[in-house]
Amino acid sequence: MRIISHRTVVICSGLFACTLMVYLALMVLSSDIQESQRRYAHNTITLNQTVIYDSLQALDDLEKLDINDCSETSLTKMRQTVYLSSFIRDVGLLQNDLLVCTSVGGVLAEPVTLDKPSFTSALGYDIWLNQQLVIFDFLHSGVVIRRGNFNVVIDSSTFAPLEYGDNQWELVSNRTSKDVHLAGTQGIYKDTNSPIYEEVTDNYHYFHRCSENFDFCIALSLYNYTLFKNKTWFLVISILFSLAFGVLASIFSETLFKRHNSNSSRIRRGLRKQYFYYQIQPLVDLKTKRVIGGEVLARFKDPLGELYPDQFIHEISALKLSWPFTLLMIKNALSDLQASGAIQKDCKISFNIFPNDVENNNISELKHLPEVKNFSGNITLEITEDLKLDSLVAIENINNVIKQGFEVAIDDFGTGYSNLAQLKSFRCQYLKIDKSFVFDLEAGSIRSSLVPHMVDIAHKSDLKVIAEGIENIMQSKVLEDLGVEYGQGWMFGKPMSVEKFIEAYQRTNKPDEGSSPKPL
Ligand SMILES: Nc1nc2c(ncn2[C@@H]2O[C@H](COP(=O)(O)O[C@H]3[C@@H](O)[C@H](n4cnc5c(=O)[nH]c(N)nc54)O[C@@H]3COP(=O)(O)O)[C@@H](O)[C@H]2O)c(=O)[nH]1
Repeated sequence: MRIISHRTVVICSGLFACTLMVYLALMVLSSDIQESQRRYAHNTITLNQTVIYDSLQALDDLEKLDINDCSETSLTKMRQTVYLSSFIRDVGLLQNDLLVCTSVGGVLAEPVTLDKPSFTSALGYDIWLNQQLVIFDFLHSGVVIRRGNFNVVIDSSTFAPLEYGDNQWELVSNRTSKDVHLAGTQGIYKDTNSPIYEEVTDNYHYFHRCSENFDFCIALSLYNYTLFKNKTWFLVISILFSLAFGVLASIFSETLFKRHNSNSSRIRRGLRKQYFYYQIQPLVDLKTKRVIGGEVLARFKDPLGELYPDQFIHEISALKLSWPFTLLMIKNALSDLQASGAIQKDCKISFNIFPNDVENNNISELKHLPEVKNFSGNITLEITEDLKLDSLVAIENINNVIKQGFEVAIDDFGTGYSNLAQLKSFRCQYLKIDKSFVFDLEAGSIRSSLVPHMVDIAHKSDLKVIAEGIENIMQSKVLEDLGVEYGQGWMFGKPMSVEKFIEAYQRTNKPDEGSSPKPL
């Protein structure tokens, strides 16, 4: 499996977070535009409907007032209409399609013929847009609405957009099959046969809405590039914020990555996902050179690579995972060895036990394990040197497992708390001389001169001696001559797979080859 590099993950997560934030900022901006377009359109439709409704109401009322001429009474009534309306600026009376008088101008000197209306509504009124009208001597741009014998004049600005921001807009009448441009920028409105229509593309935001009661629509369109022009501050802040977020994401992913790749995380995962495995280092009878058993040693390999025992043993202890870890080693090794069918009654398989699991008596559980019950050989527990062997609880727990049939070896003897005087407290079977003493044998150091003394005391305490770290014949010979019973070391074999161990065990235990073992 290819492992993605640390740097790649950190850079990618930073870029991803930055892009995501820019995307979110654009989404926020886009939804803000859509929202404002909807609001603008709604306001326009509402206002225009109100104006037209008010105008039609005024025209209806005028019809009911029975005004047939341009008398002062009629003009007063027409003026009252102007006064009562919020939008109407002027009211005109028509006779035979000619405008004869208005509320502002009074009786016209010449009746005025009206042009063709801009459009005729289905609701029975005509409308003239953008008419240039003189009212009270002022020129106005007005919208004229006519129904029956009256027309009303409304300021064009009343219909003009309220507030459209950067949008381009168009007001159309959709009464006929062909839409009629009323105001704004011609060509904005898209005829979609839909009263409400929204479209967002890479280039623009478009929205139109048609009146439910009257026949006109307002269309709004905003080109996205105008945003970059007009909302530069927003975009700059968004980009700066996105960059900052990207950097934070990188730092966060780096922290996660480090945590994920830390030894403690790898160890926890390793226990769940079976990244731990074991190897067995042969234990040899120094006289006959037969393999009489082996020490089970843990190994670790996950997709990130290997960890060495020196890297994980202390960490396992610190994580308080020593017992599940030891159980895993014991169960796996014993079931594999038993499954091979090669293990004889006197085969000694040893396991390293954490001091903590001795002190809190986890070791008492071992006898209940099916793998232990079914195992046909001997199980030795190696109690590591950093256990305080003078602890009464530890001594009692060790003696209890010995009573249950396990053998116990004092490991790394000479390097830690353990000392010769304490040996008598135990009924253990083996003393394992630490490899550092064996390495020194050739040099004849003061340290190595302790070895005969250790062997002597061990034998006086009824313990058999195992020397570890034997790498050559000279060391093996010296130890054999000192009366050391068993040896372990690279000379006899490095830690190996269970298959190779079984093969070495069977080969050196064949009755005819036992006296001349081959190096492993
Ligand atoms: N509680 C547990 N401790 C464990 C377990 N598996 C290993 N360990 C302990 O980790 C320490 C390092 O172990 P490792 O790297 O496996 O080294 C062992 C041998 O490979 C090494 N050895 C054996 N012979 C030689 C030799 O000739 N030369 C040489 N340079 N090294 C040699 O010695 C280690 C065995 O030590 P010991 O256990 O003291 O017999 C080590 O302290 C292991 O105990 C585990 O499952 N549980």
